[in-house]
Amino acid sequence: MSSDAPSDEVRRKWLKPAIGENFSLLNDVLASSFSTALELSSGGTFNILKQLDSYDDENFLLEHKTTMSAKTTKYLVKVHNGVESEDAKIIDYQNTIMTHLNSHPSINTTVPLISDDGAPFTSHKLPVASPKHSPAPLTVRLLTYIEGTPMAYKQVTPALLFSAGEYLANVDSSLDSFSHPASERFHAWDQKNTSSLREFVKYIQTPERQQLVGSVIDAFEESVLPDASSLRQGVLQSDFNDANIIIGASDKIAGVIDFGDSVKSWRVLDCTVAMAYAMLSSYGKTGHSLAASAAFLAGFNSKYPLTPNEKKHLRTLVCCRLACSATLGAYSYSQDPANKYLLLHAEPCWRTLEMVWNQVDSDYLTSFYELAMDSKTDLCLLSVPDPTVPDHFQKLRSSTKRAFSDTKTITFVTGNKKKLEEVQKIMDNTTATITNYKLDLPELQGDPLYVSEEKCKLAVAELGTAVITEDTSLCFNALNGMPGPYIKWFLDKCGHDGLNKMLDGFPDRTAYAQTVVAYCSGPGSPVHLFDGRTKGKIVPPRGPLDFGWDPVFECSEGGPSSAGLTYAEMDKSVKNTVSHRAKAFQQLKNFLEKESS
Ligand SMILES: O=P(O)(O)OP(=O)(O)OP(=O)(O)OC[C@H]1O[C@@H](n2cnc3c(O)ncnc32)[C@H](O)[C@@H]1O
Ligand SMILES: [Mg+2]
Repeated sequence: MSSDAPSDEVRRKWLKPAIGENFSLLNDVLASSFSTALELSSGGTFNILKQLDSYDDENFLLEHKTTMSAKTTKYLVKVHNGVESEDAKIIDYQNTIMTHLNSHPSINTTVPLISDDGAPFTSHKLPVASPKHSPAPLTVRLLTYIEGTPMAYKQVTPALLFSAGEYLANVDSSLDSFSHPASERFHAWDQKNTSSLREFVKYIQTPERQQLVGSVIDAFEESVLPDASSLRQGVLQSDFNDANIIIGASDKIAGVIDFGDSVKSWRVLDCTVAMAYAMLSSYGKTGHSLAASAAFLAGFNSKYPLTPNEKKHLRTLVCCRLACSATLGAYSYSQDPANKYLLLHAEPCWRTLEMVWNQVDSDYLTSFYELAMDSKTDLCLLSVPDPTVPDHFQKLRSSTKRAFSDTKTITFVTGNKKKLEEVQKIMDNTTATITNYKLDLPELQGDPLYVSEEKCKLAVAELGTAVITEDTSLCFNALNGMPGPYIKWFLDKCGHDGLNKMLDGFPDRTAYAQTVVAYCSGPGSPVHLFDGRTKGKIVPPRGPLDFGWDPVFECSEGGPSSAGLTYAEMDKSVKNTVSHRAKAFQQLKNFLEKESS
């Protein structure tokens, strides 16, 4: 690759679709290209419900109704990354693979609907992440939707991972009779190309982690590459992670989605990629990474037995995937440093890689995996905790366990001690027990309701338990609500005087404080929002300086013990009756009481 030609991984960032909330744009695309499939001329209607997660593409959930039936059908709208969109062969490849697999009686996957032009896709000029390259021609597909819940939102057990292993083995057996010219392509996420990770090592944040990835690449080159010719080849799904595995009724695997990374490579890699993701599943994250990967392997090997040389390299290949995810995550962060999500998401991957590579004896792991592949092995025998892992979430997990037995334990996630003190007082005498977990969540951007909801989703995904988060804004009326959710930065950078000066020249110094509380009862459950506001005005600081902007916010609500005083001047117990936070948490209390009655 010449140094001035950007790699596909770089271009994927530029050409990531950026439709976001602009559903009307997507409506136009669908109405103009899929009118027959959506039966629009005979009264069919459709509605885009929401955006779904995706790493490099954009996915949307669509609901469709016909005049003939009262039933609605769900579809997935996939707007492909510009890099894949440039290559019609790749799109054809994905369509063919899905159709091939769907004809297998025990495999279920999404299949494309035909556009008005008679093709299983359409192409439109649409916005992408890099303004310089926007709009770019992007491929849009309308796909059938598999009813169920992604495994990422389920309580994962070794038994579920075992059946996921069996499922992928079926997929791979079926793919053994599949070929397509476009499967022979270079992909940075294909672990056969682990050496190409070297160019991204410089983006890793610490020298220790740079060295760690370097040593995984060295081991790959020294031990795996010389055996390459003996490793069986085939077309892979390549990305069997818990977001792509759909769980249906009675915890059965309902299907597999997303063939965006599919390539022809070494067969064993489909299994080791999935083993790496099993380590990061909700079961793996409870200090059972090795057991999680072993349960998956046991299921896979029971239906698709691995050869001795494939078995020999399991540990290195699993670590190659972890190293690849962590390193390309670090690269993504370097391209988008405001997105602290990327760092937070990569952290469990780094910790797992550090544990498996540095702390677990390789002979121990090899025999552990041998044991798993012994068909007589009981899964309980494999459910051993990871050795010697400092488990940062251990404290919380004991309370999580309580949460499962006592549904009324909720974890308030915040990095702010003062907030916590207030919330503990306000939530005293509640039907629920509130515990705290200190997690510095990223400071997201957007309107307060959005910020709070996203914080909550992030915390639930990380902790897997019932969670409350909140986000607090200070909104100046003269500035149409700014700084709002950005108050933390304004306060940090400008201080109390700066906040006052921002309003100089405006006759109106009124403001309101707003807390949006987000509550979610656990993975897969909806997030409920509660909005509390208190009116006041911005004044030169008065009272103790120990909590945020309290000294510059003069409350104008309540009786003489609050109106006319800054939050800092008030008695804490008074603030906790009139404050924005008190109002939002009171709504939550009412909600929880109703729920429990
Ligand atoms: O971990 P989280 O809960 O996000 O805690 P945080 O301190 O980052 O809090 P926010 O993101 O909600 O940012 C709000 C900013 O406003 C400050 N703040 C929040 N509630 C306040 C209150 O009741 N009175 C004064 N300042 C407050 C807080 O210290 C931050 O600087
Ligand atoms: Mg915050």
